[in-house]
Amino acid sequence: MTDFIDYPDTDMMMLQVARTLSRDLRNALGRRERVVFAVPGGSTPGPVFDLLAAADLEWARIDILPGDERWVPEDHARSNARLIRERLLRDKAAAARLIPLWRPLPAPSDAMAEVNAALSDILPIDVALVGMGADMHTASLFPGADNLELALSDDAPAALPIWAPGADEPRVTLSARVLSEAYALHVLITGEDKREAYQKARKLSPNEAPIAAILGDATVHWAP
Ligand SMILES: O=C(O)[C@H](O)[C@@H](O)[C@H](O)[C@H](O)COP(=O)(O)O
Repeated sequence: MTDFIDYPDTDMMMLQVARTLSRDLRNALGRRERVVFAVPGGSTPGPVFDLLAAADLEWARIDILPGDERWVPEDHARSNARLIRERLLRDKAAAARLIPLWRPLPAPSDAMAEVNAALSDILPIDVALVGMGADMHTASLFPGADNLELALSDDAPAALPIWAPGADEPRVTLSARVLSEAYALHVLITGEDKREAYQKARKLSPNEAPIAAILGDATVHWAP
């Protein structure tokens, strides 16, 4: 069942989510030699990354995997890898390994064989943090995206190219299958519009509300 935790403010939420994630990562490190931690891009997770970077974990055994990537080079302002390197792979977490979804090739489809081969060496995900847009997308599973049907299917590849009118550039996203297989899955959202979007998504099909495909046993963390 999906759990919904309502926090009085974002500071408290960021602190509690960082604690929960470090607990989940520590448990995963007790179960597996290498651990996969999937993380979102976007503007919400920065404070959680800042807190987590200082956590006392065996980061050298953790692979950090973006849940999606915008098809831009790593030094681009919109690159999720850039955000992750700048905000998470610092301090103690600098010892972690980033598994990039971007390659210096013209289009996501040119890189998918290589990306999926790299993912098959590390999956499944142990701990996942994802965001959500007010349009009910998560990762880059956007409503109306060209590849959404495949991305939501049971036999979807781990990563696939995706393009949607709501996204600024072509992207690569992890499939709903791979995200929902995560041992622990947390959704981090703020603001009244996203609370309403989450409640609406619970009543819609994944095709209309892609986040619905991964809510299963997820914990949703919300603050105003
Ligand atoms: O790279 C991305 O765009 C994401 O991974 C995406 O799924 C994000 O989490 C949501 O769009 C929420 O974004 P905000 O936190 O900026 O609202």
